[in-house]
This record gives sequence, C-alpha cells and structure tokens, in this order.
Amino acid sequence: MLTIGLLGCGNIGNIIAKNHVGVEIVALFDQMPERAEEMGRLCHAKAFGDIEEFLSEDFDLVVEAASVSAAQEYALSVLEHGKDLVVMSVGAFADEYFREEVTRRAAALGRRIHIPSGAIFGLDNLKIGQISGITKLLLRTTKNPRSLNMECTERMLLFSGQANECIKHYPKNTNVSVALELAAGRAVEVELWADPDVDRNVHEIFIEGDFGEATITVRNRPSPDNPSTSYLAALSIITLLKNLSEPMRIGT
Ligand SMILES: NC(=O)C1=CN([C@@H]2O[C@H](COP(=O)(O)OP(=O)(O)OC[C@H]3O[C@@H](n4cnc5c(N)ncnc54)[C@H](OP(=O)(O)O)[C@@H]3O)[C@@H](O)[C@H]2O)C=CC1
Ligand SMILES: O=C([O-])CC(=O)C(=O)O
Repeated sequence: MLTIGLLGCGNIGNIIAKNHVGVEIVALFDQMPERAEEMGRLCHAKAFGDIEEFLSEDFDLVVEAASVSAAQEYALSVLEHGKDLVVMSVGAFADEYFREEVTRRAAALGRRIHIPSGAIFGLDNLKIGQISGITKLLLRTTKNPRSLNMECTERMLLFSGQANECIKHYPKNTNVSVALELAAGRAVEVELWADPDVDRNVHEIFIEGDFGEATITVRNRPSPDNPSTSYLAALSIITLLKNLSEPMRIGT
C-alpha cells in the first residue's frame, strides 16, 4: 500500500486523515506541532516537529496541504529525499522560475508531482489547451466575505487581472486559478468577488477555443473548519490518492 506523509495538519489534512482510501498515513508535520500530534493520535501516524526528520522517515509520497509558502519552501527538499509530491497549494507554481526548477529536479530524480483538480471541475479536458488553441479562459470566483477573512455589506469586486498576480494577494483563495493555468498552458483571467449573499464558494469558468465553448459553474460547500477552502478540494485529493495505485487512469 502507498505510504504517505502529510505536510499540513489543518482542515484538509484532517479530512484526509478521517476519510483516506487505499493509502496509509505514516508521518505528519505541521508548523503547529500540537496539530500534528493530535492528528497522530487520530490516525496512529508519527508526528514530527522537525521537517528534516519528517522527510527522512520511510514513506512514498508527501501530501502538501499547508500553504503556498510551505510548498515553495519544501518542494525541492521533498524530491531530494526520494519522495513524490502532491501539491494542494498549487499557487506555488505561479512562479515560472520555481515551477521549472522543481520540474527539472523531479525529472532528474525520477520523481512525480501531482496536482489535484481541487475545488473545481473540468481540469481534465482543459489540458487540450496544451495542443489546441484556447482563445478565452476566465475564472470568476465569488465567496462570502467570511471565506475571504474580511467584511462587506454588498457584492464587491476585489481583484480583476491575471492569475499569477491574484494568487500573490489571495494565496488562500485562488489556487484553482493557477491549476487552470497549468492545465491549459496559458494565462487565466481572474475576477474575485466578495458577496455577503452567497453561502457557497462559487467558481465560474468560461472557456473558448478551437473545440468550441464551455461554461462550468461549481457551487461549493465551504469546509466547516475553514470556509476559505471548499469541501470538494479535500474530496479531490482523497480521490487522487486512491487512484494513484489503480491500473486504469480515467480522464485526460
Ligand atoms: N488547489 C485547490 O483547489 C485548493 C487549495 N487549497 C489550499 O490548500 C492548502 C490547505 O488548505 P486547508 O487545509 O484548508 O488550510 P488550513 O489553514 O486549514 O491548514 C493548513 C495547515 O498547514 C499549516 N501550515 C501553513 N504553513 C506551513 C508551513 N510553512 N509549514 C508547516 N505547516 C504549515 C497551517 O498552520 P497555520 O494555521 O499556523 O498557518 C495549518 O495547520 C492551503 O494552501 C489552501 O489555500 C485550498 C482549497 C482549494
Ligand atoms: O476552495 C476553494 O473554493 C478554492 C480555494 O480556496 C483556492 O483555490 O485556493
């Protein structure tokens, strides 16, 4: 069975710990050591307070569910320790130089980096953008101000522009925009709205290209323990882990 180490023992980490399928969690790390220890009691895995010791433990793959800065800080080290990597904080790869460095190192070391579909649908066939023209790619994200850690009394446009700029300002809320960018192999326009009248994390994706047009609307339930993060994101990573060791691959 695939063995994993969880880097980040917050909301997504806890959902994985309680619901994982087809993998064994053996090691845990969080910058708040008490969170790793508490989770260790829950899933009988070893909690580490030191990243080097965590990465030196014997397991196959690190699941990062911590933060964009954690992904940037530890990705190379994970690969150097002979482990594959699942990155939830995909905004880390908005930095092209960093992305190329990590990809080069993974190739040299024979390691793999997996990016889950996270809080959206449609990432699979959007990859056709790597071989066929996509002329428009817009993500409109709308969240309750609570999910954005702010207050407002009416619908308000917080950001309009490119994904790689948006993620710098909203690293806890717009990782999906960078996932879209990586899948399609082109820039993504982003609008980020706060709306006190919505109780879901809504992602509307507008795509036009040689294939035709597509519009995808995802109305996500926020996670009970972290309203910034949609519950779908945690389900997505659990499913990715389940599928990693299955012989048949589904989706582009
Ligand atoms: N790709 C996608 O579609 C989506 C991605 N995400 C991203 O997934 C990640 C996890 O989400 P979620 O579980 O809800 O977040 P939480 O904040 O609930 O949990 C993250 C945990 O990781 C810890 N952490 C943060 N930085 C570091 C670090 N440098 N080293 C070790 N531990 C660290 C946090 O500590 P502390 O509380 O002290 O910061 C916290 O305990 C986030 O980056 C989020 O933005 C979320 C939704 C969708
Ligand atoms: O969970 C969501 O709805 C999206 C999110 O926070 C992100 O992409 O960072």
